[in-house]
Formats: sequence, structure tokens, C-alpha cells
Amino acid sequence: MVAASSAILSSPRAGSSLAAARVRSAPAPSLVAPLPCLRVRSAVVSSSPAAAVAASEPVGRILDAGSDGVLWPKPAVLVAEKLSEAGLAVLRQFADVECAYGMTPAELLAKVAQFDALIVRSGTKVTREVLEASRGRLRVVGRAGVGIDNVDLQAATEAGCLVVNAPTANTVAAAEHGIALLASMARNVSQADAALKAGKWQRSKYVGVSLVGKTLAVMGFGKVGSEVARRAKGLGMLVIAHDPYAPADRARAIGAELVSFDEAIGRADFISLHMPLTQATSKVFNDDSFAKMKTGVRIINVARGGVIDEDALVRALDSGKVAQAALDVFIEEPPAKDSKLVLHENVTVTPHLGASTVEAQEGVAIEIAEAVVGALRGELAATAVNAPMVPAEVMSELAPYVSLAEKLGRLAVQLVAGESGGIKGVKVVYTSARDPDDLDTRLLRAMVTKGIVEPVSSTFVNLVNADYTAKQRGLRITEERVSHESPAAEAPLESIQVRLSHVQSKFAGAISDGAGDIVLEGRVKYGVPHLTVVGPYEVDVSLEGNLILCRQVDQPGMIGKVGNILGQRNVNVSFMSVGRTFRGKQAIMAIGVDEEPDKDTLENIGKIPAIEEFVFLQL
Ligand SMILES: NC(=O)C1=CN([C@@H]2O[C@H](COP(=O)(O)OP(=O)(O)OC[C@H]3O[C@@H](n4cnc5c(N)ncnc54)[C@H](O)[C@@H]3O)[C@@H](O)[C@H]2O)C=CC1
Ligand SMILES: O=C(O)C(=O)COP(=O)(O)O
Repeated sequence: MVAASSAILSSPRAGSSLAAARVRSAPAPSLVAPLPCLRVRSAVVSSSPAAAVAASEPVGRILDAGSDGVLWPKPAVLVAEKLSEAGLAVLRQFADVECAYGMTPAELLAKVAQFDALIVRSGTKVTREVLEASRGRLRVVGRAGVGIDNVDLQAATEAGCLVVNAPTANTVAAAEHGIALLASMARNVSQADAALKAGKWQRSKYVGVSLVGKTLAVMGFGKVGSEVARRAKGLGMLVIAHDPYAPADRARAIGAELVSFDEAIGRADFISLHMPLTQATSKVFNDDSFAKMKTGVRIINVARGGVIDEDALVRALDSGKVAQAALDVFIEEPPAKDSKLVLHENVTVTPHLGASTVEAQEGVAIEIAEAVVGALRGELAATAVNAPMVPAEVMSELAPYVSLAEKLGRLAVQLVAGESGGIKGVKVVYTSARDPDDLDTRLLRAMVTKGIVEPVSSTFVNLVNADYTAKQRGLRITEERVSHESPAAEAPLESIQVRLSHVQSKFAGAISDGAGDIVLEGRVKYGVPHLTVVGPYEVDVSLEGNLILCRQVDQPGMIGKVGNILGQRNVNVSFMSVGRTFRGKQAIMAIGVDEEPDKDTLENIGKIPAIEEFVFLQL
């Protein structure tokens, strides 16, 4: 990977210069740029409109990828609930791992700021408070399982904290547990077992009901629901299902009929719940829905306690409307010792054991450990819950453009004059030979946002929170794709243009002629981002190090004069490019410099008579 493209993705160590950090190579293109806390506030112009916002100290630890691809210092991972040894082994190869099982919420709050990643199961609530207590250090929450209703996704997104889960490894275990509850409930296994152990031989009391030929309604025809349906078919049951989002052909392939909610609950002898807990499904099984069911219906819940109104279920059990229930999950876990529901004689309970098989726990542990390690490295896990997924091959192709997009944003915001009253509209124009469907610009848009927002605020921006951050700050980002007639072009993009509309610039040369926008455009050349347009001027300067833009009257000797001043002060010029409108009229000089010139040096450049204006910009 080229040095320039790794710049936005690996992070400088504390105290190192940005330029020094830029040449470090990252092991692989990072999708969430960067999960390590990249803070560049110290390197920005102080006269930017919102610079005053950027007052607080950086938070989070600086992590950097060495040439071996291992992050330094090692990230710290807190495992808050029992995770199988196989997953811990994956984590330990990469991170310092602390297992602190059974913490109280207060203990978690006190500890969380020392960790880059937190791994939980269903027993830990990752609230807004937890994310705030991490003070920006927590970059990944890994949920070793499916349900993420215990994680405040909105708060995580706002904090730029990626949430990943392990959605597939416990599917079969949960389905098997559903079937186990179905069969044991129908045959009163747990009640008869308890009675016999208490010395009671009660054969007539525990006569059960048969499954064969009965109708099972599977509510939520996703991974677990469809596996339950498949198994129930094998038991000779008639399976109907309700799921507003499930494809009918998948249901047909298993031999299940997709029907409406009312029809499903109205026709069923057994109802098995497999939908996630969301606002829409919360207490969807309530007095009204129980009233629509057949008298003597039996209910199994291996999904989430919250989809049932538990008080209503007790009433339905007492009245005989619901003959039996088998429950693995509860609104409050563990439920109160005197819970009427748990103690009800027609209810079979297990303590949230759906995913608890040796095999499933090993599977989820490995799945989540790999996702967390990948995310800490800056890759976007395929199981990201609160970020768009960008396939690895797309990312590696876009990597230099990702860098270009951020740098254009970063330069553009530094050109805004203090009295502009804030940036309102940002337009990003992509010129590409690709079909629009083949060009995923979410990452590029996120990086333009990062470039614009980070230099002038204390906000850490990545792919997770870029759109949210833009919205919060009233930044309206629009995108336009311009097709470039070059069918043979292999590059995904020809150029990226960033326009800030209706702002004043501290460098009038950056304002385009027509619309009065600040306009910057760039291209990737040999894998390196270049600035190619400033306002109406064409330039060509590699976007490395810092940049001086000067506008002057086009005349001989200007390059020498500026070069001399910089040379005398030991400031190394890396690139220089001059663009002009017409001979003898105005021109601009774009000068790449490795070091930051001191104030006097810049003032001396400004004193050259033909120079009309100049600006120093940091990348
Ligand atoms: N008890 C346990 O230990 C376990 C519980 N679970 C829970 O089981 C549930 C299902 O998990 P998966 O099948 O892996 O998830 P999934 O995402 O594959 O399936 C959920 C299905 O519910 C459907 N759905 C969403 N809203 C619905 C609604 N209003 N009505 C009907 N269907 C709706 C979705 O379209 C989707 O097809 C989740 O709540 C999960 O947390 C999963 C594993 C273990
Ligand atoms: O994966 C799920 O959604 C589960 O409910 C499993 O929960 P657990 O990891 O066993 O606490």
C-alpha cells in the first residue's frame, strides 16, 4: 500500500509530527478510518470559523500499526461476560485481554475508559452512560451473539463506536432450544420431572398433547425461525409463518406458508417467537393479541422477553386462553424470584440458554473475536451493526481516493474565512467512467465530512458517525456524479471535487468564478492524491506535507523568490506548481513544504511585491 493512502488510516503516535506519521505504512486498507483515535486538532489553522470549539484535550489512546501490521501499543479488550477459550485465544494474539465477568453497572462505568474494545453477551447493558464513561476510547463493542437490544446503538453511533455482533454461530443452538422447549412443554417434561423428584408418581396428571398434525406459527422467519420451521416440519407439524420482511420463496422452500400476523396467531396450536426486540415488536403479544388466539394455544419464546406483555400472559394463562408457555427469555433477566410468570404451574422456564451449547459458544467467541480484532485494525467487519458495509475489495480499490477525499475536505475548511458564518452546503462531485451502481461513494462522503469537521471541532469522525456528525452540525452534503467518457479507464474515479457553497474565503483565489464557491479538485496519480484545481486555477501538487498557496501577478522570477525565502529558513520544498488564467494576469503557486514555516518566513513571502495573497494549509 502506498504511503499516502495509509495516512488517514493509521494514526500518529502522540508527539510525532503528522508528516512523520504519514510515511508509516498500514498493514491493510482500513475501512473505519481509523478506529484508533486519530486526533489532528493540533495541526490546524487557528483562524478557522469553529476553531474555538476545539478546546478540550484529546482523548483516547493513540494506536499505530507497525510494519508487521500489529498495533502498538497493544489494544486493550475488556470481556464482560463468559467467552469461550477459543475466542479469548484469538483476542490474546492481538490485544491485552481482561476478563471481568459479573461486573455491576457501576464497576463497568469505572473501568471502561481503560479499554479500546468491550465484548458482551446479553447480560451487560451497554448504555449511553457506558459510552460516555469511556471518554472516547472505546472504539468497538462486540456482541458475542445475535440480539443487540442491550446496546444503545444510537449512542454508539454518535460516539463513532462500531458495534459488531456474531449473527450466525448460535442459530442452530437457539433453534434446537426452541424445539426442546416445544416438545418438553407438550409432554410436561419439566413439571413431571419436578414431581417425580418430589416423590410423586402422577401419570394421569401429566398427559400431554401430540405435535404431529398440529399447526405451528413461527413469528419472525429469520435465521432461527426458519431453522425451527425446518425441524418442526420433520416432526410432522403444519408450519405457517409471519414475517413482514421475509422472502416468500425462502418460506416456500422450507414448506412454510407466510401469512399475516392475525392469521398466524389465529390459526396456530403452537406459536414460536423469533423476531428481534424493536420498538415495533415490543409487547406485540398482549391482551389484544391473546384474545385473537385459539383457546388452549401454547407459546414458546426463545427470542426476547420484551416481545410479550408478561402481565397479559399471566392473565391469559390464568384464564386458560393460553394453555402453556415455555420461556427462555424475560423482560428482566434474571426475573424477580417471586415472578408470577416464572412460578406459574403451566410455564416451563430456562435461564436464557438458547445460545448455550458448547459448540455455539465456541463459534460465537471466535466469530466475535475475529470481528473485534478486524475492527481494531481499522477494517470494517462484515457483521457491523451500525455502519455501512464496504467489501474489502472495494475498499482496497478506493483507498487512495479515500485519502484524497479527506485531504480535500481538510484543505477546503482551512480556506474558509472566519467571518463566513459557518459552512452550510458542501457538494462533492465525482467524475468517473464507472456506472453509478458500481461506485460506492459512502466512504468518500464520510471522509470529506471527516476532513471538514475534524480540523475545526473536537469531534472524532469515522464511517460510523460521519453522516450523523454532518447532520448534527447542519452540514448539508450533496453528491453529484459526472460521467467521464473513458470506457477503458480502470481507475474507479477520475477526480473528486469539493465545493463549499456561499462562504467567504481567506484566500480569494480559491473562489470559483461563477458561483462564488470555494472549489478544490484532486486526482490520484500513481496511487498518490494530488491537488489539481484551486478555484479557477489548474495546479498539480502532491498532497503530502503542508501546502502554501500564493496568488500573484504572473511574472518571471516568482518561484525563485519564494523558494529562496523558504530555503534560507531550511524549509524543504517537496512540490511546486504554478497555474494561471492568462499570461501576465493572475497566477497561483501551490507549494508543498515538508516543514511548517515560522510566522516570519510566511510574512516575508507575503512581502514579495507581486504576491497578492497567500495562505498556509496543513494536511
Ligand atoms: N435465547 C437465545 O439465547 C437466543 C435468542 N436469539 C434471539 O432470536 C431472535 C431471532 O434471531 P435471528 O433469527 O438470528 O435473527 P434474524 O435477524 O435472522 O431474524 C429475525 C427475523 O425477524 C423478522 N422480523 C422483524 N420484525 C418483525 C415483526 N414485527 N414481525 C415478525 N417478524 C419480524 C425479521 O424480518 C427477521 O427475518 C433475536 O431476537 C435474537 O436475539 C438468538 C439467538 C439465541
Ligand atoms: O444471541 C442472542 O441473541 C442471545 O440471546 C444469546 O444470548 P447470550 O449470548 O447467551 O447471552
